[in-house]
Amino acid sequence: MAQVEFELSNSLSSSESGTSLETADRIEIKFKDLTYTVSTGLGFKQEPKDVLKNLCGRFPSNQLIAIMGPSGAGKSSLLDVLSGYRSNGVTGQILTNGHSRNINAFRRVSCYIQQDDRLQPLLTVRESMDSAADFKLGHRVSKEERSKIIEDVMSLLGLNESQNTRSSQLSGGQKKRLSIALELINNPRVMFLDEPTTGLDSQSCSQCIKLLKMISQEGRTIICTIHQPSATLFQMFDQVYLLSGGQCLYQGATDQLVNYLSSVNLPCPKYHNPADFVIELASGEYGVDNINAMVEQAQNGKSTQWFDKSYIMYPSTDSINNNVKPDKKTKKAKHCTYSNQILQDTSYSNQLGVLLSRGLLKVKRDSTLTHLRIIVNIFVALMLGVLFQNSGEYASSVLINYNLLFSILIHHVMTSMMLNILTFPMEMSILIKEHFNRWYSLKAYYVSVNLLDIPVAGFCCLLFTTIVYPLTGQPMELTRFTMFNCTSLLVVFIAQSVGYMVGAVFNVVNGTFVGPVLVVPMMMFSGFGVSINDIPKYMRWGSELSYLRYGLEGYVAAIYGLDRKTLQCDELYCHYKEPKKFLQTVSQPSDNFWSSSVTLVFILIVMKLIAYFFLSWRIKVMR
Ligand SMILES: Nc1ncnc2c1ncn2[C@@H]1O[C@H](COP(=O)(O)OP(=O)(O)OP(=O)(O)O)[C@@H](O)[C@H]1O
Repeated sequence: MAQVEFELSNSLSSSESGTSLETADRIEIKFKDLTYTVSTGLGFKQEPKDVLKNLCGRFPSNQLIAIMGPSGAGKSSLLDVLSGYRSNGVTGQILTNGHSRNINAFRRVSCYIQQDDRLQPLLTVRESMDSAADFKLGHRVSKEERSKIIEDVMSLLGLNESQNTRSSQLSGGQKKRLSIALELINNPRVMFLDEPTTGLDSQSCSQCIKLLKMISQEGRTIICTIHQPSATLFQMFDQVYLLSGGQCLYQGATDQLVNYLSSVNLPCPKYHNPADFVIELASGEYGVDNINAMVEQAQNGKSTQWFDKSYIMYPSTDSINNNVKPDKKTKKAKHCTYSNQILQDTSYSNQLGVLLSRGLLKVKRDSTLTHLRIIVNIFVALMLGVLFQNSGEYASSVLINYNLLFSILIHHVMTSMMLNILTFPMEMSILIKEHFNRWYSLKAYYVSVNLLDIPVAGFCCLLFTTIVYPLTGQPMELTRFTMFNCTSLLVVFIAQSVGYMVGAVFNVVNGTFVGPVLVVPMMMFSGFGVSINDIPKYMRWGSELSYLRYGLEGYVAAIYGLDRKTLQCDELYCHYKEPKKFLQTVSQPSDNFWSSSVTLVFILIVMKLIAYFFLSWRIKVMR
């Protein structure tokens, strides 16, 4: 293991992305009077609640630090605030190596691994590692070096044997190790982990903590929350930070905890796990007075009396904070770095390229987004083909054919929209994790998902049209077929964007309700049932906004426009023998295709922009 550890340090240090953790690279985190306030309650009855109350603390490098406390003590909140994941409602000071924390600079050297393992379920361990390395190291590191880093990280975390297993099939412990491995690739100096041992058996727990300890000894600052560790596990931590009700009850070395408890007249009973005892104390089982006494003794985290005496405060470093007077040149360079909002390690084109290749792999393996979508399109096309057989051929069935066109429109809208409403919220949690840990920008992600949708949506549309069009007796002309298919594609892309908008804002349950509800007004104003001319003037604005109207107009223009000849009449009288007559009935000129298509393209662009806006808003709000 020691050999692997040495190799890992070497390969990480030799890469441009990571630097060996020299004393100067190590990061100590300090916080003073940290308060985190949230709003609780509903509607107008919202009240502020202090989740963290004037907390102080000091997390040295080279240490494995446990934030402990009962449920609701504020452990995750403290981690969220220190990692920069949450910043709204936070007051107080956070310092890195003695200087005020620059959040962008800090995020470049830290990572946050949340409690739930947000892994790509369809990718294998090796594929996940490869894509993480591509995102983080890009082309700055040679192929050989990159695979050396991946190999070393995988052997350090014991993932070699499961490298061909899909993430969804890994055990809880393996998932946790993979989450850590993915972030270790670019050698972060500070790692935050929220409950890394939750859901693991005792052996996996101890493996996980041992591993974190080893990583911390390379010079990193590892801070994790932990619920109720066993005595053995507890001893592995270098330092403990005990919380109760948002206040600090103890901060110091793990082996000083028992002495500390004696100093506040709360001696730990013999043969009792100190970790269990302090949690009982922090839960208030021995009275609130004892909690207050401990807060006072620990000075709410200010006191360093119980720190390990061998602890060395490493000098602050210029690589994270600007603490030396730089010359003009470096000053300019520093200014650029700090004012630069780009957090990612690699270029936009690299991020987009990796997102696209990873996305293609997922599309190939995804049974819902791809396989089910293709099957549904074939099935519905066949059903409609049988139900509306030859309806497009005869003058007597023009109105039936009009119903068919509307049914096709609704099929395209509902399948495309609902698919995104159902699958996007699941993607959101992975997106938030990877985006926060600076794998890629939101813009690159959004562009990639939209680009990846084009081939699948295009294929499904073409397949659907190829089946339904001849079966229902539509005019067999290439121009009309192409116009019909293009209208379908535009409607599908618009519906997908609506799906992204709803999926970004609502969870699956609410989205499943809201999505179809949003389609109803579009249907009302589509001109189907009530023609556009019959809609009251003061309501016409609705039809201007309805993308279903333009979709339907596009279909009608493709089938009955372009001066289509007189239709066959198989009955005594056919009202719509002349296609123009039907176009008049549905209030549509015969050459309406282009204006409908241009409007659909315009609506598509607006919808894409709104969906992007909602997505970025949601990501900010969720943090
Ligand atoms: N955004 C929020 N809105 C309302 N209350 C919040 C919010 N965030 C945290 N809280 C409250 O703050 C308290 C601390 O929450 P936190 O998740 O930090 O606790 P914890 O110690 O991590 O608990 P657990 O061990 O159960 O995960 C809880 O009472 C929680 O309800």
